[in-house]
Amino acid sequence: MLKTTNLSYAYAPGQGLSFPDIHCQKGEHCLILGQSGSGKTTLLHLLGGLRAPQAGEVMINGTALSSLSSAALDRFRGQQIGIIFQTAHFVQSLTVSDNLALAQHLAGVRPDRARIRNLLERLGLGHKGSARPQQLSVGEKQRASIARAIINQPAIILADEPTSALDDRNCGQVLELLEEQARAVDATLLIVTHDARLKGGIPNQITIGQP
Ligand SMILES: Nc1ncnc2c1ncn2[C@@H]1O[C@H](COP(=O)(O)OP(=O)(O)OP(=O)(O)O)[C@@H](O)[C@H]1O
Repeated sequence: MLKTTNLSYAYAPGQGLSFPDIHCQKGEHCLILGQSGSGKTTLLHLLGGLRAPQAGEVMINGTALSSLSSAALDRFRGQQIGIIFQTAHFVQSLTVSDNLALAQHLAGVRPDRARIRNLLERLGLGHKGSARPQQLSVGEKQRASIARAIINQPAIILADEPTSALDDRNCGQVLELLEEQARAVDATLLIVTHDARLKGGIPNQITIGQP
């Protein structure tokens, strides 16, 4: 389902990052652990096709990301991959609901207002559909990010440090929410983090950045 081989990336000559191979089955939940600076965000960007690796390959659902043109990759990402970034990026001039409709539109899917309403309700944001992103609390923004990541029922959900800024109670809740939402759409869930609190929650773990 998600498979990488010999992935490496370099921001500058001589400063290459190499990653262990990852193999995550359909519906499986995996944790990628690594210290600050070990390359977690870089790896997540490679998995999501936001950066092209210097070497190696990312295969998602049998498709090699390197085989796609830039336009096809954008479409593929919109339909198959939901990404929860470390910091949420919403279009601030649009409502929460319209941000989700935009995610559907960009994936080539006709905006489905009933699905958007339903999803926001499931995530406890039913009353926030008409709010602007900047009117949401940190926790609400995070749930809105999760909603946007799963609106197109992606095959794979990638989350970058979703809990590192949260206290223990909210950390547990967000992990539960991510796992529940991934199960609801039978998606593979991959979380990159340095948050040791998640170690007990997801048994499937890969550590990066170790010599
Ligand atoms: N845009 C960039 N240009 C140059 N170097 C970068 C860039 N982004 C990251 N790096 C370097 O690449 C390495 C990996 O960075 P990355 O952000 O992937 O690590 P991380 O494990 O996600 O870190 P953190 O947990 O602190 O967010 C670091 O040494 C970082 O300084």
